Amino acid sequence: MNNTKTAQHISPRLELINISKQYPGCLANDNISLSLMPGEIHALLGENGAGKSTLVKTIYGVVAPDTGQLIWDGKEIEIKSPSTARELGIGMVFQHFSLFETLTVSQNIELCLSKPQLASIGNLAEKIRQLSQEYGLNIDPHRYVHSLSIGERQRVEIMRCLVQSVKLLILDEPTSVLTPQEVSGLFSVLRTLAKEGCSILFISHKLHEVTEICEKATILRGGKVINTCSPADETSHSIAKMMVGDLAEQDAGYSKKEGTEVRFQIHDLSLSTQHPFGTSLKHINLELKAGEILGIAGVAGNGQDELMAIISGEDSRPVNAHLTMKNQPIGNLKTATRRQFGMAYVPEERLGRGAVPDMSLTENTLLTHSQGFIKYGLVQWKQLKDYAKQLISDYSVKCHGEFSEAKSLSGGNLQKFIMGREIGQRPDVLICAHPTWGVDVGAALAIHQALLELRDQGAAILLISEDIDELFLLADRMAAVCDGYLSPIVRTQDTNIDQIGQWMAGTFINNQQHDADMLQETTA
Ligand SMILES: Nc1ncnc2c1ncn2[C@@H]1O[C@H](COP(=O)(O)OP(=O)(O)OP(=O)(O)O)[C@@H](O)[C@H]1O
Repeated sequence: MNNTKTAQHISPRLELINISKQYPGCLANDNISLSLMPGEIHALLGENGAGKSTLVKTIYGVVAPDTGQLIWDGKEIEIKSPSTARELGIGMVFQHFSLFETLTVSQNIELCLSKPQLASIGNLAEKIRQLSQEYGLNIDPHRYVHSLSIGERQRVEIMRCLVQSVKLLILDEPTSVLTPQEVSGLFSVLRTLAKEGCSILFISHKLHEVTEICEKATILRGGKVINTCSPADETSHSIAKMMVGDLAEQDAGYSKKEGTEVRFQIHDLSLSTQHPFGTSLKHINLELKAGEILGIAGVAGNGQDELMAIISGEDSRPVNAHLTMKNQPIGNLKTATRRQFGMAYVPEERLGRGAVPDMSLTENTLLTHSQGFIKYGLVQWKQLKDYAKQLISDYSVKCHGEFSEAKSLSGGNLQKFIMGREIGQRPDVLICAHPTWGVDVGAALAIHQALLELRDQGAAILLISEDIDELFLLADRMAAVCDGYLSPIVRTQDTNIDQIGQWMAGTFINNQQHDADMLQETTA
């Protein structure tokens, strides 16, 4: 971009004029107008269900708007599909990556290039190397995707946009899966791109990041633009207020508690992974006490999924002696029996494992509430519906009602519903992954308070998360996982981000033990 040009000579890269999109029973985008200049980093903000994803999907050609115009570099256009979007120079990095694990970086990128694009690039691996150096992405084109960390995978997604000479990059909550170091790496890539004239549209619920990197923000509420601002002139609190109207008190430092009796235990659990790119668990020992929140930090893919699966019983391999709850072995019990015994469970993947997409919220409530709603073998629909309605109101879930299908809810609203459903069982032991992933500030606060209230009533809560700030806020004791090992467990007030960060990188792992475990795995 030529910096000597004055603003009035530069025309917007993209203009949206009066975009509307109606879903059955819901006006997701209501006359939205927005303009993006070349080189501008622009945040799209709003509480859950405000219409952000619908709008960016319209720009990327996934959703067709009912009315409105899109003007690209001064010309009206229709973006009928993501491939049309990509040809124009619009790239999108989704929250859930879409890479093939068994292919290399280069092969994955090749898949989304057209023949003419490939021909003009020539040697793709070379191009990836060159761009990698230019933007400090540190990507090896020949690495297999399964061997990459989450942060590296995200950089591959960005690379996929760069090789197509991206002019507008859209990122949907790009930092929720990254470590603090990876976030600052991402921001420097975005700043470099912006300097070169690429426009960036950035959805995030982390307002301190928005004030750090974005020069403009558009705030949506109920599908409408309700404000635009310069985040640098605002605080996280003032932006949150624009998003949700009247804001409750912000999360303060909550008081830490000491747990009482041991409620749940894992004794020396080693378990080889059943997934080709999974992580085997190695010598896991932990004691979870009544009345405490134990936080487990870690970069995704270090054994968290395997740990969740074996604790909940989704991984049904018998590990009887290794798991105890309320002093009884539970490692051979089925998932439903563990639930009846007082365990509740919030998995990371909300659609598919946390809720059945095609079922209504009422039916989804019945799925995990094994007690109370069945009498003489019959479902008590009236009570069940009333209960689902109560959850919807208690957790401010935006939907059309208890009959809404789970898949019709925005990501954050479904997360609120699932959290409410599990907390509402008043479990003795709650195992939960990423409780506020994709949830807006107001709702995150409500979920934090519900978790603390549950703890104070004596529940034992295991919180597995990549969000270190949230773990420090909520957890009474903390540990980290790395390569299937669990670090020592310490009281939160006796540790700091630095130490937990080092444990996430595996500094606590004993090399001799590691070599012995590797040997055992390869000979098994
Ligand atoms: N396929 C669909 N069918 C019916 N309603 C839908 C559909 N997709 C989205 N909606 C509704 O449109 C509204 C806007 O949803 P959208 O996903 O755009 O919100 P969002 O701002 O991205 O929320 P979040 O921050 O939770 O991701 C929500 O009320 C949602 O329930």
